[in-house]
Amino acid sequence: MRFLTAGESHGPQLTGIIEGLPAQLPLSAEDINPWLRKRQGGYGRGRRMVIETDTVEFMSGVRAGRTTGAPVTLVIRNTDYRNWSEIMDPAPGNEPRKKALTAARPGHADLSGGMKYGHKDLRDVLERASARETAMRVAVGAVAHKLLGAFGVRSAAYVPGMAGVWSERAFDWSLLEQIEASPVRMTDPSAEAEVIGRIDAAKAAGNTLGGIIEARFQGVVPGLGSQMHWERKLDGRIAQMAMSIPAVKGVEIGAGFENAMKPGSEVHDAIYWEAGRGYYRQTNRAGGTEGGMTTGEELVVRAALKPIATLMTPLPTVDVVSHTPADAARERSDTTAVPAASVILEALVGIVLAQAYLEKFGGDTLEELVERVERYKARVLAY
Ligand SMILES: Cc1cc2nc3c(=O)[nH]c(=O)nc-3n(C[C@H](O)[C@H](O)[C@H](O)COP(=O)(O)O)c2cc1C
Ligand SMILES: C=C(O[C@@H]1CC(C(=O)O)=C[C@@H](OP(=O)(O)O)[C@H]1O)C(=O)O
Repeated sequence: MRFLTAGESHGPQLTGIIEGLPAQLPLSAEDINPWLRKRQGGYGRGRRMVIETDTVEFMSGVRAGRTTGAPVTLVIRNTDYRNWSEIMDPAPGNEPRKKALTAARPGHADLSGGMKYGHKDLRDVLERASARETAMRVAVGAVAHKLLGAFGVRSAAYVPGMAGVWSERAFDWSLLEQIEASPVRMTDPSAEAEVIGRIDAAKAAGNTLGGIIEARFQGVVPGLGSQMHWERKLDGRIAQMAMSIPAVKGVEIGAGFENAMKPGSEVHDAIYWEAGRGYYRQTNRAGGTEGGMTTGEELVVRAALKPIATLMTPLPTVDVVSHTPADAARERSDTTAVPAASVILEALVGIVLAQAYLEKFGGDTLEELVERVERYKARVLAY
């Protein structure tokens, strides 16, 4: 299964094409739209999220509520486009365009992208660097999760800490409803209140905030990915996908960074076996992968998000047209997007897992795939 996305943040639409899905997968907009709603949420988002109500349309590959095996084309329209159609017009002329951006923002893609692609209106850079693109990737992720659901995988995303505040309450699957109800997707109401106060204060000060996000997957079969070659290692593929989320600057699987400072006896997860249960661990510090393969234990992926780059109290920069010192550009912006990013992480790691399932088990129809997965599960149990 491969996919491509296209579309500018303020263009008419985002487009995604997924190729390699099995036929007969039940699929409707209602499998995708709740993911899009969750991605738009979270305390600290800017006014753009009030303008958009992201919903998906199928343009190919789905008929009568199920996939046909053909490439699936997804579209999300940008409501905000009606305010940007002149600025984004592909026809020549009408230059210099309104809202041209020349004061490169430290921390955003503006300067590097401008130098690389030769743009002096840095809007030509930011339109695609923008995390708006993640709306379509989350839609693709929602399709991947539909497939994972058929294999018995379930997932969650939450925020263990942000804005300098750690949650005191560890994640538990019984807290899912509470996480969904939390405006910052945290498990701990007192941490949540503190974080909300800090977001308000940061916004008032023209500042921005980052944090840590985590996605978890239960019911993943052991042996996805491979130790045999670097590019097939699933931990590496997950890290690449996680790091590709805008503003993510660190990724770990399990207690990756903490484990590095401890002796092996306190890190590695002892192996046990029981008839009817097969192999299992009592700890999961590895976070669900060993040797570039899933272990069958819960997959735990964490990522670190830097604070949003656009500051309403801007940092010094240089204007790329005049080469004179300037205040960095102030664009309408989020104060923080950490809760949304946790949803993005969950969706996107789902894509990597769905790809790994499809590689290992193949099959042109969902039924064929599920049969193969079930047969493998039985074989693993007897191993
Ligand atoms: C959901 C989400 C929303 C974001 N919103 C903004 C924003 O409003 N303003 C901004 O400057 N950066 C925002 N970012 C971060 C930038 O897109 C990102 O920092 C930029 O593209 C540079 O890429 P890098 O940080 O990965 O190096 C957001 C990121 C995510 C995941
Ligand atoms: C549009 C989204 O996020 C955007 C990501 C973003 C950035 O620079 O990454 C900047 C902002 O764009 P705008 O200026 O249009 O408000 C965010 O709103 C979205 O998540 O759907």
